[in-house]
Amino acid sequence: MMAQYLAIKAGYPDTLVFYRMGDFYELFFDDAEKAARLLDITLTRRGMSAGEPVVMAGVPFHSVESYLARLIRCGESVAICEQVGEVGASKGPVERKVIRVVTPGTLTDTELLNEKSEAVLLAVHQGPRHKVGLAWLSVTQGALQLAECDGDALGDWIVRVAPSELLHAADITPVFRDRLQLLRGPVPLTQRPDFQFDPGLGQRKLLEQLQAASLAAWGADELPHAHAAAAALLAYAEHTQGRSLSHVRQLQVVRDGERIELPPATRRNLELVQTLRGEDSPTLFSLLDTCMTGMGSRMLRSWLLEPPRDRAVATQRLDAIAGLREGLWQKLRAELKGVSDVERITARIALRQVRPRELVGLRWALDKALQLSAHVQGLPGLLSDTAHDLLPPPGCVERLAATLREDPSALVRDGGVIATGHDAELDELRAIQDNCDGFLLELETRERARSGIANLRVQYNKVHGFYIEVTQGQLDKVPDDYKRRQTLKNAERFITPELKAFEDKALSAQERALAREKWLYDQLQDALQEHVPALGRLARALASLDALCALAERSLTLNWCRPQFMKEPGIEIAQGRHPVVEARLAETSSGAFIPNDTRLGPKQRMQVITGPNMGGKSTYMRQVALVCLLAAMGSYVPAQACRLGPMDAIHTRIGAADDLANAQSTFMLEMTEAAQILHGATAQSLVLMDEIGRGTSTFDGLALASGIAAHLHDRTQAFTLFATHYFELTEFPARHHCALNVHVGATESGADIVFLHEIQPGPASRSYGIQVARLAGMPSGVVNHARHALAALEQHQEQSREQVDLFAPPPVADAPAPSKVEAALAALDPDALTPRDALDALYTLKKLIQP
Ligand SMILES: Nc1ncnc2c1ncn2[C@@H]1O[C@H](COP(=O)(O)OP(=O)(O)OP(=O)(O)O)[C@@H](O)[C@H]1O
Repeated sequence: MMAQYLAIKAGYPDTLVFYRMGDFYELFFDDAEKAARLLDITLTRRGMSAGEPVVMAGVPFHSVESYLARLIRCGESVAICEQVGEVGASKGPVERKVIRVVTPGTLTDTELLNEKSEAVLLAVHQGPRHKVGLAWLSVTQGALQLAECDGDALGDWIVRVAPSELLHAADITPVFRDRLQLLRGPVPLTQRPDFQFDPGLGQRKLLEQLQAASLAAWGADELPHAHAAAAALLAYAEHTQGRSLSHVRQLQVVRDGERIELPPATRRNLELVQTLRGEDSPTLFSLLDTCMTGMGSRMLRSWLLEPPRDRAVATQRLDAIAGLREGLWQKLRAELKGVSDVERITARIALRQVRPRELVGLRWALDKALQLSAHVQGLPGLLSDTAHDLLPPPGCVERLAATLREDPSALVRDGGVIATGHDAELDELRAIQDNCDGFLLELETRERARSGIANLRVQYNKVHGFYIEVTQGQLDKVPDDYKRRQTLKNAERFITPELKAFEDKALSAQERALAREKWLYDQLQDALQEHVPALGRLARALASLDALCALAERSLTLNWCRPQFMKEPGIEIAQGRHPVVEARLAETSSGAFIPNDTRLGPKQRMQVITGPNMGGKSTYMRQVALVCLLAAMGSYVPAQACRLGPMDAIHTRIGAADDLANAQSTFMLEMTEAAQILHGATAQSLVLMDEIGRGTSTFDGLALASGIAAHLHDRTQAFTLFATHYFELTEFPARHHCALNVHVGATESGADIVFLHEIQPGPASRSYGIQVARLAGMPSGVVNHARHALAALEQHQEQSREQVDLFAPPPVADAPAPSKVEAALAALDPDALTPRDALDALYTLKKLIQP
């Protein structure tokens, strides 16, 4: 047996092997030690192998899911090795095989998956010339996505895709490896053989997967690096599932420029799906997600995180929401309640892992889908497309209903899954078992009469089978044809030829019935395969209907309005609110949220926002970004009215904690993020800059903040909300005509400060820092000290005030023209040079630097 185990383990060196032995999965040697550490299970030592004691640890098979879940959470992968041969069919141990590998990125078990998010597997391929190919997939969703990017952008892509597991080739360069290590965060990296990252193979596999002759229809024909990644991705996904992925029939190429960019800092700062503390709530998503199904929640989440730039999709969703708001949403949500996760069940049908109760759930979901389809029939736009996709594939419900019991056992191997009346042979085998009790009673009566033993009993147990039990005092009456089976303290157990014959028949009937049920269940799974594509469409239709109904419900409950889109650039929001802060205020009864207007356009691109700490600057800036984002995903927005022009990105630079893990100080991180914004933002971007420069000395900070404001205003020309505590910056709009000062209002009441949370025109008159410190409970000695120090500082500043022009452009010498050598180098294209040309070019360059 150990030899068999070692042979299997050799095929899975980096994976924990769960080796089935009876009612346990056993782990051996290093695997056992690791599992004992991670799962807190007992290590034992038994026997010897190669002169060493065999270290082992085991988990009971009936609770394997919970152990798997814990290991997957630790980033481990597990190969499940089952007995596949007949017991006693050959000499030596029963044949065993790894039937599937459970890894963090390829999970399909409902119990192991998060209901509201996908497990995504991402493969990255390091191509030549700094190019990277990406391919990713959620096995349960069945949609493949491809992209290509520059090496520098890889980090952003990884954050965007948010993989649960990342595949890479063994031969990546050390620099690329280091970069992945840095970027991956908590994502497990899995190394795959180099030959699997092959563009030709990838293209063939994709064509096979999509059953198409060309990838042109998806715009995916000229992405060799992504094809290479796809080759490895599909090979790995198939390897883990132990079969091909027949349900993966969708492909999407994701290109820069199609979606509104939401860089990692923006997702974090706006608390879209996670709070700054890493919790799931309260976030924009937790506020939005009132979906009735996990499928709906997952779709809503992807709408939120991947808003398209093209407003057509958002407009379609808004039209649908407007239609649903008329009253239908309530009826539809009542139907959607309790509908099973058809998307995940469909994937499990395709992978032949589906369980009987999931199929019963599918049957009820299909019934519901039919009713939902009737409800949305004839409605305009998106909803009528949904109506068509919601029609269950013909014959599917009938087949499920006819084949399965309404309340089947959890596992096929336990029997009791196939409905009575579906298969005559099964019914017959079951009848033998059912008649068993009757026969035994009848036999008992007969044998009592024959032997004259009044307390004779005919019984059954699992170990000894059927027997006739006679107590000690009656043994002399036992007929001759009774054969002793077992002796107990007070009784003897016997068998007769008649009972033996019955036993053979009954036991074999039970076994045969189980085998027949398994076969019939396999037949059902076969029959369902042809419905997989239609079921996939139906699942998406259910999910999108659920997501639209949730948005309709939110818009009514939270009193949101429909945004309008305009061609001209601009952001016009009347009485906008921050949805999450507003909800929190309502929850804690801490007063009403004060709405604010925002008006940005070609002539007024920047607001310089000043005002006291706690005044509401960050809330105001974030609310503008959230309103823009909600509109872009096709949701109503928290405002009275809203008109938005085109938008390509939302960039945010908002105070962050030190990123110690990446060895960056607060200030370094602040500058890195700001630099990324200055490079990436365009005139169609929304930029939020919150207190830039505060991480260093006042003069450095002020000087940098003024430089950044000038760059955003003059060069980038992005729509910018620039909150600052540097009063000097309130002079900025005087010289920059597309900028204007606004401030959050506050008044003093005695020694206290009252925040109005209202955006008012003009700069703030003072900062109230000391009052806020007092409110925060600072000891009065410190507050007094600070008041005196402030008065002295202000007096000193008055006396030495000297006009410094913060916003004067720097001397021109800043960016020198390229030298001759630089110009000649820039003109070279190394890929187009023959070795001879390269040598000539080298001589020419050398000449250029000679005096
Ligand atoms: N418009 C509003 N209506 C009601 N309450 C608000 C509003 N804006 C902000 N608040 C409340 O004020 C608190 C502080 O707001 P915020 O963090 O935006 O202030 P800030 O001006 O950015 O402060 P700091 O300069 O210290 O970062 C919020 O947590 C919220 O409870």
